[in-house]
Amino acid sequence: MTSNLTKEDILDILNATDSEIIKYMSETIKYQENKLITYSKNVFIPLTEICRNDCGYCNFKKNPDDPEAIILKSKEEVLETLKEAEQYGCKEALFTFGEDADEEEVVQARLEEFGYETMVDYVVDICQMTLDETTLIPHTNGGNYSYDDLKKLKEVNGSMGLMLENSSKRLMELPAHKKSPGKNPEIRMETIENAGKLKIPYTTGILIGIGETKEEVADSLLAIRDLYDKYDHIQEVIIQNFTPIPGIEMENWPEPSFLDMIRTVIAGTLLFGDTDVSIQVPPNLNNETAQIFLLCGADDWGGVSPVSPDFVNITSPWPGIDELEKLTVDAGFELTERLCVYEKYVNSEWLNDSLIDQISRF
Ligand SMILES: O=c1nc2n(C[C@H](O)[C@H](O)[C@H](O)CO)c3cc(O)ccc3cc-2c(=O)[nH]1
Ligand SMILES: C[C@H]1O[C@@H](n2cnc3c(N)ncnc32)[C@H](O)[C@@H]1O
Ligand code: MET
Ligand code: SF4
Repeated sequence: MTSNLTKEDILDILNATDSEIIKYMSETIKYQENKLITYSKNVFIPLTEICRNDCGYCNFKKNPDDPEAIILKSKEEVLETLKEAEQYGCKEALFTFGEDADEEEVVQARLEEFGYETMVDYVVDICQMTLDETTLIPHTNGGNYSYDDLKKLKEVNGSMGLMLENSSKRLMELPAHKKSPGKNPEIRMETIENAGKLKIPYTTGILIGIGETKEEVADSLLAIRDLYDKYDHIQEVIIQNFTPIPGIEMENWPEPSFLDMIRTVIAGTLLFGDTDVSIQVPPNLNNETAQIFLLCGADDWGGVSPVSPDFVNITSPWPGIDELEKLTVDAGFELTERLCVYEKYVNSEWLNDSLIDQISRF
């Protein structure tokens, strides 16, 4: 199956003005016929804030000599947070953290103290503990992994994810990615492709407003579509707007316009219109304006947490679930909870028996 939208069609949407925008927006309505908007009740656990990359937009990464930095959370600390989250009804344990943190000596030393050699072995055990000791389902988003590492992580995660960010190598010369070898799109696409080969239900997406052109947005969406066509593993595409945070290298970089977000969400919806891939827009980064994206085809709010902040976008608090429900209903839709792994993947083609067993307890 391939989309019947060409790059030119996508560019027309991304360049649309006045009534053309309304026309494209109304075309998305037919993909919202069930009127259901999903979200996942999760807890965000930043296992480490150390990262080998240094993205110009990132407020998450900390330096190893920063006394406030999370070097590596212990199992006990993680379990305590998971147990609290369980009390709040969270179903997803979101492990998001810096890439290849074990290249840094301080992390290596802490790993050794805990009895591990590599970060990936520690993450696998943390996920296994989550499955053994709680009802939550792990979703790991920790940067690039090799095929062999993904193979280990697959066994203990309901789903995994990695933002493509953008498929353009040119951004490796801009503040966004010039100090981030791990944001090389060839490497990112290889990770996403390997996840496909391994049949891992997967979340990816693009970051808007980091210096990319419209053509590069079109190419990125098409690159994700190609990966989906090959492996069928992409469950959702996140369209995330760059949000400046005081202190980051790109603090004075302009935010993407509201209309550019609207055009991109429409383009994503129409490109994936013939599939069951969800289009996710995070509500906390779009306070006041989030509802409009539902009218552009977005059908998922992503992970929302009653217990933890969005550690990546720390200045953007989550709406409460009540508030999220209100704004969803006000726009003419219905809010419904989902798991971190979409229903179509909950079978033995994609998940092992013990994951299926854990998931079926909900
Ligand atoms: O709170 C956040 N959750 C983020 N999530 C969590 C995400 O919304 C959910 O974990 C998935 O939708 C699965 O339920 C990501 C997950 C990925 O796999 C890849 C990227 C992200 C990005 C963020 C993010 O910036 N903030
Ligand atoms: C977890 C994901 O969060 C996104 N990310 C990182 N920093 C920011 C920011 N300032 N604004 C919006 N999104 C951001 C990246 O796309 C990363 O992959
Ligand atoms: C904290 S950012 C999300 C995870 C990883 N560092 C990445 O950028 O892909
Ligand atoms: S966005 Fe991810 S990869 Fe980039 S510096 Fe932050 S933690 Fe590292």
